Amino acid sequence: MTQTVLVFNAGSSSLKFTLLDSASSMVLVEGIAERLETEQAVLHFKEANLKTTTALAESSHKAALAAILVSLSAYPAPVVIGHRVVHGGKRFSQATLINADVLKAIEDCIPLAPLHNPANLEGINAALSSYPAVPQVAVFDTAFHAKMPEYAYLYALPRHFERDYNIRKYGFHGTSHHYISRETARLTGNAISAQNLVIAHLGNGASVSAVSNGRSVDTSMGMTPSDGLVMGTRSGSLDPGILIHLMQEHGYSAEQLDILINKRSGLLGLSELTADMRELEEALTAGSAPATVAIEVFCYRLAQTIASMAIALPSLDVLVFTGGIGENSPLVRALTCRWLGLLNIKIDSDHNEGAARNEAAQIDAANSAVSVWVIPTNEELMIANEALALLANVGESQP
Ligand SMILES: Nc1ncnc2c1ncn2[C@@H]1O[C@H](COP(=O)(O)OP(=O)(O)O)[C@@H](O)[C@H]1O
Ligand SMILES: CC(=O)OP(=O)(O)O
Ligand SMILES: [Mg+2]
Repeated sequence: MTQTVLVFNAGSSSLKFTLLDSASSMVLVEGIAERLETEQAVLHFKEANLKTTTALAESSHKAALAAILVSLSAYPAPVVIGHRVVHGGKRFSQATLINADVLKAIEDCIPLAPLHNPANLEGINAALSSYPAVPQVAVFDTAFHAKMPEYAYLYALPRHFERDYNIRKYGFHGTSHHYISRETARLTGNAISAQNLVIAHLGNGASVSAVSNGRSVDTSMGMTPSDGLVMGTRSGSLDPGILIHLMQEHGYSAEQLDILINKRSGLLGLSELTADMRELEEALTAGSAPATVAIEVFCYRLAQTIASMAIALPSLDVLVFTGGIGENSPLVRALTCRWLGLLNIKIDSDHNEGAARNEAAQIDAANSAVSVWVIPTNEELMIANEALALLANVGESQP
């Protein structure tokens, strides 16, 4: 009988799941509940060539999980369940088998990732009650960045803040950055140990990381996933004085600042239209000035961040675009690379425009000093592999 592994990837407003064949990694069923917490919450389900979309009567993560678990009950129980967990704090530098103590530690990290860790925990708890006998594994976004050098992860605050309050850069999207660094080596034929790359993961949340010798040496997200790039609804890096000004002069509370920088800013705040890049591009094509400005700010900040990450590397061999925007937006790639002439990064417009959906493509121009690739990420496959590897280890260490 086919053995399977189930993966949950819970985001702030969506919940993805994938059931894979554990031997071949073939996807048997996958789906996504999206627009959660809104009136348009829906569940897309895909099995072989059959696709269904159903409206969710209740829009909470909990209701979505219940609907997903009911659909999955038609299949035999998986051998292991892997969960994306966004913040693992200082404690977790690799994937971990979930027990009560690990659950408590993930809960303790909620203040560091308030949009994400609660959704991750809901997924774990729902899976635990549906499959109490199946081992569950947490795969942390922070793990791949855990060995960044001190000069990259320290903030210039009093030194004891890191010791006493755990205030330091952790970095996120590590599962995606890790997967992409391996895929890049496979596609280019570079040895991982000799490869220096900058990866731009551009989804609803977005981050850029510098990877050398297969390790993350710096990344644009910080203590929380609010830092760095302009994102769908997040401001990314700000002058810290702005927050103090808003508190002192405009009466903002901590809670209002949290909502402002995480839910009302970024592409949504700049355009006052939408957080969704595809919709912004449509608005830009129709001549919308606010959409154009939002995309310009997004690409300028992205280029700035790519350049700043490049200095962490001994050389820059490859620049990779991934995530929903990175994989699907030739416009964003072109507007971003336009700023990167100083690094001699040049893309070929035909290759850029022609890059097919869901396929890797090399898009640099013949005279570019750096290879530029578009590579689809696959966090679910990485999580499945990490969960299976951990399961095999546990099996081996048992008498
Ligand atoms: N064809 C496209 N052109 C431009 N942007 C796109 C396209 N397809 C998806 N996107 C954008 O990708 C983003 C979502 O990325 P994704 O990686 O799926 O998000 P998440 O971080 O939730 O996993 C949205 O801004 C969406 O508009
Ligand atoms: C960490 C993070 O920002 O994740 P996502 O892109 O899924 O929101
Ligand atoms: Mg994502």
